[in-house]
Amino acid sequence: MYSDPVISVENLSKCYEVYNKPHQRLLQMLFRGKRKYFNEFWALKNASFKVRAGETVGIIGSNGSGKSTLLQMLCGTLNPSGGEIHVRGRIAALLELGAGFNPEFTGKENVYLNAAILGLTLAEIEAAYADIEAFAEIGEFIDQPVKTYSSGMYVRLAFSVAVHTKPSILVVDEALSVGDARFQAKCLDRIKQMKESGVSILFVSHDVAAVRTLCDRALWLDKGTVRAIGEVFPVTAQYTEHLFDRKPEKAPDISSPEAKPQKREVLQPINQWGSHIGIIQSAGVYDAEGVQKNLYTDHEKMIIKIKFKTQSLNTIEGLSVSFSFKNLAGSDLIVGSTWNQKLSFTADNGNTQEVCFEVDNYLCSGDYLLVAAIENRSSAAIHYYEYVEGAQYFSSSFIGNASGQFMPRISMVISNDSVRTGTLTP
Ligand SMILES: Nc1ncnc2c1ncn2[C@@H]1O[C@H](COP(=O)(O)OP(=O)(O)OP(=O)(O)O)[C@@H](O)[C@H]1O
Repeated sequence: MYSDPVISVENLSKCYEVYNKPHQRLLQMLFRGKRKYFNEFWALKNASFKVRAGETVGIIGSNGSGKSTLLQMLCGTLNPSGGEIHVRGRIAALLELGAGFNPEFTGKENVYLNAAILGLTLAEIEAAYADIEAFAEIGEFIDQPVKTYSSGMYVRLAFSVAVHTKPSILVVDEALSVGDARFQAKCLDRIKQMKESGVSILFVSHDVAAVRTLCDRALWLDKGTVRAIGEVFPVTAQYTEHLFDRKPEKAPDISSPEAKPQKREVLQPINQWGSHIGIIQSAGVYDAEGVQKNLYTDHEKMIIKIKFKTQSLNTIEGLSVSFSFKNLAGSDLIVGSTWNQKLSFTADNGNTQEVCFEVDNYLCSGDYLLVAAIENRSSAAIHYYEYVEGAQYFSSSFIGNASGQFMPRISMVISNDSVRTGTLTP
């Protein structure tokens, strides 16, 4: 695993000719070489990266950043304007709607056609056909022309073909988002199985949480250029920060003056954004005695304190203070917010206010980080005044065999005809 590259891309570029008026296209054909009637638009410029065998790389970027353009060139459905692509192994792609199927053919005919294009022999296709049909779950529509399919049915069949053709590289574009939630979960599960079996995967998604869960590395495309490639969490954090259109300012020291970190130093936040950076004065996790600690044991009380000043805000209507515990892959595990309790604030006139959340530690052994956020929720889209990801890092140490992610108290009962025993663990 992770040895030789299965995809190697060097200075890959795609330039589109953009005409302001339709007739300019005709003029360009007539006077090619003599005059230029178009503007150049670089959908991708000088992209270079490698994907190693068995690796899952998430591709993130805002709308129009060049993700689909890149994937189409990798899959050979679009010609590059420059650069080189080397692909080792069979690549199966689930690109956005429109790629792959002939609308006049039935689903079954398209399965045969598609699998043949992907390099399967007739015997291999026949052996796989029942599984492809069963996984797609489109019933009798399999014998109908694909042009009669809903977009969800189309994706079900396309995904099913892609994963049953034993590819060594799987490319999944945004297409999955068309399916319903159950099918999406089923597809993600299948992608995970393929990942475990050593298939290299390129996974395009706007869903940072999905990329963080699934991928080993992330590549961030911005306006056709590779802004960052590397470990998932830092790259997705930079991308998220960019989405909120805030330059990463130097993080203020948000560990409170009374903080006495134990065992490990307090790290700088990994990510920080918002329209009013600096309104959070301090944020940390404390024990029942009020000591800020970096290690919590089984079911120990944890008090999350967030101190802030709202003086710089025009309004405190809709103000909400929230915290989250995330794992190091960046997934929210526990989220608490004053908004849930409908708590409202008074103007602080420059005084520091504090919100304390109290929770018992149910986190299994591992490393975690605290997110502190001050938001305005008065409209449908949350506006972040300040969001600090990594306000504190801490560990949980569970004595006993705790597996899974959480270890709440679980009552158990064993019964048979004559005996009934109950207990509370741990
Ligand atoms: N045939 C074309 N002619 C001109 N411009 C094009 C063409 N196809 C794509 N583009 C432009 O190239 C840029 C990159 O498009 P692309 O579809 O790769 O973005 P994307 O990151 O996949 O976006 P999204 O997340 O919205 O799917 C966009 O600005 C798009 O308008």
